[in-house]
Amino acid sequence: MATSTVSQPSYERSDMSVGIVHFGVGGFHRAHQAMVIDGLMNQGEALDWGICGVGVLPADRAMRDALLGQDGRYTLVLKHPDGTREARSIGSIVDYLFAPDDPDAVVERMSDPAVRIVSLTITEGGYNTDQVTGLFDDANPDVQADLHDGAAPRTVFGLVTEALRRRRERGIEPFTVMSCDNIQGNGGVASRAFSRFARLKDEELGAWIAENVAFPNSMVDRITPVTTDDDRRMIADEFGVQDAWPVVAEPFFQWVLEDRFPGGRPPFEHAGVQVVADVEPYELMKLRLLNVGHQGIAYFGRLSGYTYAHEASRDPLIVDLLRRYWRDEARPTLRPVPGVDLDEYTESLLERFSNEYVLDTLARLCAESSDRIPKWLLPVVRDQLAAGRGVHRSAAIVASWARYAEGIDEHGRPIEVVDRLRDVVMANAARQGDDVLAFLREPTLFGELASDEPFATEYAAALRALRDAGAQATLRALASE
Ligand SMILES: NC(=O)c1ccc[n+]([C@@H]2O[C@H](COP(=O)([O-])OP(=O)(O)OC[C@H]3O[C@@H](n4cnc5c(N)ncnc54)[C@H](O)[C@@H]3O)[C@@H](O)[C@H]2O)c1
Ligand SMILES: O=P(O)(O)OC[C@@H](O)[C@@H](O)[C@H](O)[C@H](O)CO
Repeated sequence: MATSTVSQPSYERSDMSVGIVHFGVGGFHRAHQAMVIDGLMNQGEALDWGICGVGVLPADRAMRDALLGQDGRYTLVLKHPDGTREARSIGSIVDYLFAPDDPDAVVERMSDPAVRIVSLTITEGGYNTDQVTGLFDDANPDVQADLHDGAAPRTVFGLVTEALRRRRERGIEPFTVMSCDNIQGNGGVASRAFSRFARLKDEELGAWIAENVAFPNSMVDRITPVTTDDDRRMIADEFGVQDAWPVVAEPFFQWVLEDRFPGGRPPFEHAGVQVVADVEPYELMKLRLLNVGHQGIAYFGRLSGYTYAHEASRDPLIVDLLRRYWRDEARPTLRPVPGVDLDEYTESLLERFSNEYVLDTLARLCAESSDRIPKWLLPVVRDQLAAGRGVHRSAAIVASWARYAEGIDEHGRPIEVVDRLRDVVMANAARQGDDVLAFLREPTLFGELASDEPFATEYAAALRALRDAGAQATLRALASE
């Protein structure tokens, strides 16, 4: 017997049309952008900005089946720190196309003049850029296949650039490409990746994209864990809804977006989005404080025996590590952030991480570390080193990843390392008993850092402590300095 109600969309499906094509319909998009569009539609706005989701990877077949099975609608449940929950049915996803089923349908959808935005949450690794140089990885086998085998496009690069080619040929103005991934300068990164891919395919098209397609930057924020079967059961029991793939998230929401949409955009600001001229200070703040904070709790937490983010972020020694990293190493690298008190911001991060109802797992935070540490933490390290400032806690966080990547916890139990570079990082970690810098000597991840004396010294000391004395003892020593 349901005890709570789900708020329903107030608009009719027949009134909506597609204005946005979105790649990477996972948890986050459905807790963030799709909710914003739904909110606008509830206000009678943006009805022509409905979303057509696109899945590219084989695993997306499950999302296709779940969403199409319920007319694109799904339940978003926000979990408050006092244990209360609010549920809302989101109706802004009008359609879903699974690219491997019919790539041309995806390209044609994006070629429709009514589509003015193509948005992306394809993960940090989805942009296929070299971690050190930031250049597009031309040699990637999927990219090579999309460039040369003459078959229909299958990567996001092939699909988007083919749609832009058709629009150009047909005299339709280009859509804006809006990246909502956790990458510093995500718009610029996307611009370089798509233009480079297009140039390799057709020099003139690449130049046209670089010149004519807008790629606004954005900062996006809402902790959205992986949906579990317990969530499905809770939604059935408490709200009386059978949902094949609901999404759960924390109540906090932030989206800061650069106002660069030549083809038009929804009135995002009417739904709580901060539309600004310069997103960079917000991006630096969020990635270097929140996301690195997550990596700070992830490995130390896992090695200390915790499973969930809220457990690790209530450990006083881990809290101390985060506070000192934020104060002494991250904050000196930030630009002033309009309207934000950084003391309040970092304290609010601890409160958000500690929300026990969100049940965010350390496993989610540890996954794909080779796409996260180089993009979020190493830029802090490099800025600090260039300014002659300390990297003590940053080095300890990198070392905790190296220890974690050994794939065995402090009780001898296996750790499942989920990373597209799993074999590389685990092989390097396996050698660090003989060579304490072995993990750091991976130039594709760390560039020159193994030969940076101040950094390598701090890192080696932290890794030795982790291997010899364990995570808690290492944290205790760090806290006593
Ligand atoms: N979950 C969060 O708390 C959160 C918060 C802010 C931002 N984000 C951003 O959103 C991204 C996705 O997070 P999520 O929680 O939705 O993850 P998810 O695993 O639920 O969804 C990821 C989606 O990206 C797609 N994808 C992955 N690699 C791809 C590739 N190479 N090409 C095309 N599609 C690809 C997947 O198929 C899937 O649809 C994150 O990597 C991050 O950049 C997430
Ligand atoms: O999803 P990722 O890979 O970008 O990173 C893991 C988490 O740090 C991230 O998802 C945060 O929960 C999110 O960035 C909060 O807004």
